[in-house]
Amino acid sequence: MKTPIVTDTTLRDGSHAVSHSFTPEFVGQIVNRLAEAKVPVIEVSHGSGLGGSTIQQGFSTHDEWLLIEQAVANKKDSKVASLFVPGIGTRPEILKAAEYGVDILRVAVHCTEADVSQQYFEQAKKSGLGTVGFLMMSHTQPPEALAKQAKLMESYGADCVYVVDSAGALVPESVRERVSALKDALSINVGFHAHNNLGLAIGNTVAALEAGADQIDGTLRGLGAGVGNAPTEVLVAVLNKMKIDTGINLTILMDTAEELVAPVFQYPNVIDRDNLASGYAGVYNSFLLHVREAAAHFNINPVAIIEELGRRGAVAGQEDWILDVALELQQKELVK
Ligand SMILES: C[C@H](O)CC(=O)C(=O)O
Ligand SMILES: [Mn+2]
Repeated sequence: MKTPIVTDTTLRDGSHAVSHSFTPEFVGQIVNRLAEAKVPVIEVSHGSGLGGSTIQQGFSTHDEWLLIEQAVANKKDSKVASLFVPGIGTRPEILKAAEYGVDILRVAVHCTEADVSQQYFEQAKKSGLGTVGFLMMSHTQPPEALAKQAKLMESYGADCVYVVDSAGALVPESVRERVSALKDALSINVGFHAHNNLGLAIGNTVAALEAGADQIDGTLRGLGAGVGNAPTEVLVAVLNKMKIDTGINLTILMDTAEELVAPVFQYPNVIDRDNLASGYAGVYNSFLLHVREAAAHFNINPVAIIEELGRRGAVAGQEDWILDVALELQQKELVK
């Protein structure tokens, strides 16, 4: 099995888990350590991508451009990526990212909406950026439908397209099917991004590699939206055991996870009732903190909100549904 390109997204997916409170100093420290460990790509931006600091997505405590500045200043031989979600980010953010020294733009859309990404891939290419396409909530579409969407992104200029398990709802077989479908359809790289709601983030990532994935994601200590992602340090340890030499220094990853990342957790990333319910219902991990807030406010069981959001097929950008559902559930309770 070939050596995959590892992207650490602690400072982007992890941003959701710390309510977008990373400081420039912390970002500089983490990027410095990850670069020293020879992690090829390090993703830094608001959890919902460039320009994500909004009332709907959650305000950042620090201007993300100060975080990106620190990331670029400390990247050494690694590349810095930023996420971009059409409708949240706009073209000026892409120009600014290139000016700041960002190397790769990761354009994330719901997995049936690749067509809205065309102008952003074109702008990113014009700005000299590498490009990755993120097909979010990939569990909601069958492999052949995902492959069609990925082909569109390839035609727009994507250098790689990811199967993104945003809800942590996939199992190894369904990961293999999706990654294989993209590998058969594309002449560019294929990636996989896991969440751990069913305890399968590492297993699913190995399944993706067995199906030919070229790029994979992780976060230190698994710090990420909801229950979090495949821990980068565990991924590297498993790949070493599988005799796949990533060239990444495992000791630096373990120390950084233990000494710098563990202390910033706002809640333990255990597969508790809400996180399991979320993965089981196929609900977007970055909804979790908003669901918990609404559940507390309306005195509703968060699982009831999660299950209704799953029934309605809520996707990224529909965080406003959370309050609607909570209010409806409360009113139902009141009329009982
Ligand atoms: C914007 C999302 O947080 C992207 C992602 O990491 C996912 O869908 O998972
Ligand atoms: Mn994610």
